[in-house]
Parts: sequence; C-alpha cells; structure tokens
Amino acid sequence: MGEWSERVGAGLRAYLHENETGHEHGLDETPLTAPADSRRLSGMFSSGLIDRPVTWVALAGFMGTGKSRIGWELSRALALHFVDTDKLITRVVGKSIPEVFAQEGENFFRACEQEVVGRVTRLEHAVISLGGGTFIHEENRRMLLERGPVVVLWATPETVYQRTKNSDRPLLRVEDPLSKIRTLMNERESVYRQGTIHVHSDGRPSEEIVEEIIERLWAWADVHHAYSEAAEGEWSGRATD
Ligand SMILES: Nc1ncnc2c1ncn2[C@@H]1O[C@H](COP(=O)(O)OP(=O)(O)O)[C@@H](O)[C@H]1O
Ligand SMILES: O=C(O)C1=C[C@@H](OP(=O)(O)O)[C@@H](O)[C@H](O)C1
Ligand SMILES: [Mg+2]
Repeated sequence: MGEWSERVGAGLRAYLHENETGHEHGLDETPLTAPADSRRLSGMFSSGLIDRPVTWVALAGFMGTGKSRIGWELSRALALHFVDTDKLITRVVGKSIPEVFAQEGENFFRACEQEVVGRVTRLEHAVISLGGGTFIHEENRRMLLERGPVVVLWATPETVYQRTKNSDRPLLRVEDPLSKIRTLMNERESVYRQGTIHVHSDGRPSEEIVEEIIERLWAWADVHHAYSEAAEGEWSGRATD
C-alpha cells in the first residue's frame, strides 16, 4: 500500500498541475462556463479583489446531481484547485471507472476512494468533487466532515435518470435504471443528510447553484468562526481557572 499511496500522491500532483495549466478541466465534456485563467484569479485574490468564504470544500450527493460539473465551476468562481476523485482514480489506475469496476471489482474501487480521501483532505485551497458513494463510507465521511464543509447536492430520481441515461455509470448498468436509482437513493438518503449544507439542483442552471453554494458557505463560515472563537474563549477560560 506504500507504493500505491505514492502513486496516488504523484497522480494528484500531476492532475493539479494539468488543471492549473488548462490541459484538463476535470470533466468528460466541455464545461459550459469557460475555465477562467486561474493565475489571473489568484492575482485578484492576493490583491484582495476576491474574498472567499472557505479555502476547502467537498461536494457529495447521488450520481447525476452535478458534483463534477458544479465542483469545477465552483472552483473557478472561488479561484481554488479542483479535484474530481473519480478522475484522480482513473488517472492513477489507468482505467476508466467502468473498467475499474469490471476488471478490479467494486471493493478495489472503494479502497482507492479511501486512499484518495486521505490525500484530498490534506490539500489546501481546493474544491473536491466526490463520487456518489464516497461519502457513504463511514471512515471517508468522518475524514471529510472533520476537514471542512461538505455540500450535498440533491436531485429527484427522474432528474438523475435523465442526466445519467447516456453515460456509463457501472451501478446503473441494469435493466431498469430508474428503479435502481430510486432504491439506491432511498438507501443512501439518511447518510447524505449528514452533510453540512444541502442544495437542490433540479431544473436550475449551474450558475444559480454555484451562487447559492457560495452564499450558503458564507453563512456557514460566519457561524463556524463565531463558534470556534467561543469554543476557544471557553477553553482558554478553563485553562486559567
Ligand atoms: N444544473 C444542471 N442542469 C443541467 N444539467 C446538469 C446540471 N448539473 C449537471 N448537469 C449535467 O448532468 C450530467 C451529470 O453531471 P455530473 O456533474 O457528472 O454529476 P455527478 O458528478 O454528480 O455524477 C452531466 O452531463 C452534467 O453536465
Ligand atoms: O454512487 C456511486 O457509488 C458511484 C458514483 C460515481 O460517481 P458520480 O456520482 O460522479 O457519478 C462513481 O464514483 C462510481 O460509478 C460509483
Ligand atoms: Mg462525478
């Protein structure tokens, strides 16, 4: 696992580099918004023109809720690095997600996810788009929630079906994908609810979703900082007792 862990680390560095130099945008298709020049955005940030609510955030939720696409757009809006965990696994293993499932098995894929979560929770300045099952596994969930806010995207089974029907999601390669989506969503719903912020994505343009996420992150950051300061005060108060 040591060598494997190294490979994930090297893959992550190469992936981030390509994202920043514009070779890869992290999606299978062209993003609808043009990737902004991240160097220009970083410049704006250091000169105080961009103010961010957070410097790390993860996106969770069911397949087809828009994690990969919204994550990318959010990362451009906040001038943060972008990592899609499925993309990273694809790069490190050298196989597509359907190939990983078919040739290595789902357990192998889940082990990869856990290794990747360990890495991305140590990153600074990043938006992380998870796979739909990543947050379901308890240890991943614990690491992610400890690291920062986890935004959960939601959509109805019908929307998910429409958005995924022409794609190759191994778990939806069944005779009746809509029923499978309903069942799996039902099974996972209570776990997704453990996320920090919840945003629905049905029938909304991505720009609107990104805008809502940023607003909600600001509100979260205000409360979170006030809470941290109060906890710190209480702690130092106790220390001097
Ligand atoms: N708000 C949206 N409105 C319309 N289509 C969307 C929206 N968000 C995502 N999509 C599209 O739905 C499909 C699945 O989105 P994706 O980002 O891959 O979801 P996930 O990563 O959650 O599985 C893609 O074709 C994407 O472009
Ligand atoms: O829900 C899941 O278990 C999965 C979701 C997929 O990611 P998206 O949610 O980005 O489609 C991908 O990680 C894999 O096919 C398994
Ligand atoms: Mg995705």
